[in-house]
Amino acid sequence: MPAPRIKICGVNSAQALDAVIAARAEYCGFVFFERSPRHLTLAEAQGLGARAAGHVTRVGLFVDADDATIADAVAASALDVIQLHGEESPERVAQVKAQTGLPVWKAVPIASAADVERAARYAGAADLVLFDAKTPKGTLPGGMGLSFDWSLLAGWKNRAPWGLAGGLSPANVAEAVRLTGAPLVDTSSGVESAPGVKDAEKIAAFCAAARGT
Ligand SMILES: O=C(O)c1ccccc1NCC(=O)[C@H](O)[C@H](O)COP(=O)(O)O
Repeated sequence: MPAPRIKICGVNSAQALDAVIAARAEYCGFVFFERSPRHLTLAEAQGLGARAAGHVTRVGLFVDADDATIADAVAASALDVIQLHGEESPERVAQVKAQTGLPVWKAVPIASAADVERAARYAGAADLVLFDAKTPKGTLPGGMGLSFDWSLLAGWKNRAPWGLAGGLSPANVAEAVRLTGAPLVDTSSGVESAPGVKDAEKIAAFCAAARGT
């Protein structure tokens, strides 16, 4: 089984970004959602976007954002990929893709086999479907360190390019990859020492464990 691609989400400091680059993760996630402890201002995003250039692919994360919010973030941080993590429809995904000219990933919250079935409506519209744990109402829609029953993904049968998120950490990512065959793994709180504080050692350990090295 080839090693999965790795995304470290919620990168919000130069130190965290340097750790992501040193660990050779393929993607870094920049969060543009004010309620998140990992939220970036446009000025912060500009600095981190420039620092990441040529080293790691920049993924901008949005939750039911309007066109102007997305356009401003793309311009500030030279994003390479858009990740939509709210209740965006397949039509909205296609619209964002057309407007930005960038690949769009759609995060889909999973708690049941029916949720996996519902994700199929994004095949064709999204460039990648990111399966993440469903979070409790009133909390953040991601970055909560919650996982779901990975065996539910047996029903997906590679209907579109996909990735696995939700509660992944250095301790469980190897098992997650072994059980699901995920071609991409994504983590945020699993490589932090506190909410919004990335830990360089955990980032290195996560990448090594995901690759089985
Ligand atoms: O990270 C956040 O703060 C966040 C806030 C709102 C929506 C999504 C968010 N993160 C999205 C990600 O891609 C996370 O990596 C993913 O949800 C997994 O998070 P975790 O369970 O903490 O590893």
